[in-house]
Amino acid sequence: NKNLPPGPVPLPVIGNLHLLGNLPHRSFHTLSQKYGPIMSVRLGSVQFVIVSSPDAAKLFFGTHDVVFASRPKTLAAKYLSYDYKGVAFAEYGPYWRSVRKFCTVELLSGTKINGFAGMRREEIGLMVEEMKAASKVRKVVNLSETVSSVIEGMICRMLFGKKNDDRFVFKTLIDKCMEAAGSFNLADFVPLLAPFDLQGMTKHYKSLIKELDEMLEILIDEHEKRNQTSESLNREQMDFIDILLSLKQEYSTTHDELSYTIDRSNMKAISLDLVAGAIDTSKTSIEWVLSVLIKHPRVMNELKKELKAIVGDKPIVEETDLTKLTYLHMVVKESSRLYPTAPLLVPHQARDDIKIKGYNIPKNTRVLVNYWAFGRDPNVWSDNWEEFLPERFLDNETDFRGQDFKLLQFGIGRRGCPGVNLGLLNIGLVVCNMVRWFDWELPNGMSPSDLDMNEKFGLTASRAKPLLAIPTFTGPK
Ligand code: HEM
Repeated sequence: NKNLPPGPVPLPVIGNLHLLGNLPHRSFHTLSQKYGPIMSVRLGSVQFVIVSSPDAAKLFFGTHDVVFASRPKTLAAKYLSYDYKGVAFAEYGPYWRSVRKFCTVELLSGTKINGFAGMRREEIGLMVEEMKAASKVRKVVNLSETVSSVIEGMICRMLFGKKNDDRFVFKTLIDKCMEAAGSFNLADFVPLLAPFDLQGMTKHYKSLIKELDEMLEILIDEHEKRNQTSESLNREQMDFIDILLSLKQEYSTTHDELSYTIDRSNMKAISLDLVAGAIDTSKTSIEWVLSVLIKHPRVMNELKKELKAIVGDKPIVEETDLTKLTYLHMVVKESSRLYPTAPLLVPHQARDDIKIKGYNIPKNTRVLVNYWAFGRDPNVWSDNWEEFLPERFLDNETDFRGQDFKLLQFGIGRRGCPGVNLGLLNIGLVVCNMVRWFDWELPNGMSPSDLDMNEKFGLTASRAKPLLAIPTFTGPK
């Protein structure tokens, strides 16, 4: 392993595990300022490379994307994805390719997403009514919780054909899964210790998946029973679970490989990945955008002005309005720069030995992209990087799908997020409808500048403390 990228000297057995701290993305950022944007870190017996700048990311995921397109087999991924049978943690290869294609075609294509516009309008309407009611009695709203429920309702309706009820509430469990999947489990890095489960993580994964499995079983059972008793559904009437089930019953030429291999555990793994991939990421992104708006009244006013000019007096901001809202897009980008939803994205793994910038990156090296560090690099964003300034994106080509690798909110390359369009739609819809007809005030007379902006660590980094605020309805009575 000569000529690895530079990095801190590893200790025997634990390597650099002692340097991680509670917020590893922050620790890696500090270390990368000493060792550079391509840094070697050893956790137990496992070799990591931490990529901390857009230029470095371009080398890994632009030039050599196919080499880094696999995922490491961690214990969290094993238990929480039914032995890597979902999309997000599946090894790069034919199975992953066919599942990803299936999700894209059957759930995440433009046509599929548009087909659910009416449902989203209904859910957003309910959210607005709830906020109006809170405004009447000056109730303190837990915005983190509210946003999570709205997103959960919309995703469940897309996947399962109905809203969650008392028998299946995903959001709290998914939140815990994201925390568990992001955490650094000693058993992954010091295999000798794995049987002792010193941190109790394996026990934790098993208990989470048990609860989730019970809910998924109920949902699949219900679909099977309905399909047995009622007339066969046409394609337009099918929800995502119906389509998964139909793969077993009739051979599909569009998804031929899956038709042969899919069983019940694959169905549960794929559905769970989509629920998890959608709920916590969308909720966390929206929570941060609302936080920055409340913390920066100037920016909030600019967005309100834009909404007034473009949306006018309509009671609800519509999906068709979103593309015209240029300031909104700048706010979402700026929020992602300073408060990334997934600070280390999802881990990648090298499928082969490769040389990058003269350094050896051995096969099976795990690669973490420290997107959190990107937004704090003065060479990329100039010396005012600490300032929350959406206007920095004026006349600027940089966007989430851009080739400059500066905004990696949705990841990159072959393993980049397949739900980017739905994610951005969710963010725009919820944020705009929370802002168009509501003013927001922090509880107990707290001034906006005092709003705590600390994050907690997980695969997604949500607010450490929930966002609480009081709405005042300002719309037509
Ligand atoms: C604002 C919302 C969202 C954010 C911020 C987000 C972010 C991400 C990120 C950072 C990755 C990892 C990319 C990488 O490894 O380079 C990812 C992957 C993924 N996302 Fe999203 N996502 C969002 C919404 C969604 C939605 C709505 C869905 C589906 C319903 C989804 C499904 C997935 C899946 C299945 C993967 C794994 C892809 C693979 O490994 O091939 N995401 N997302």
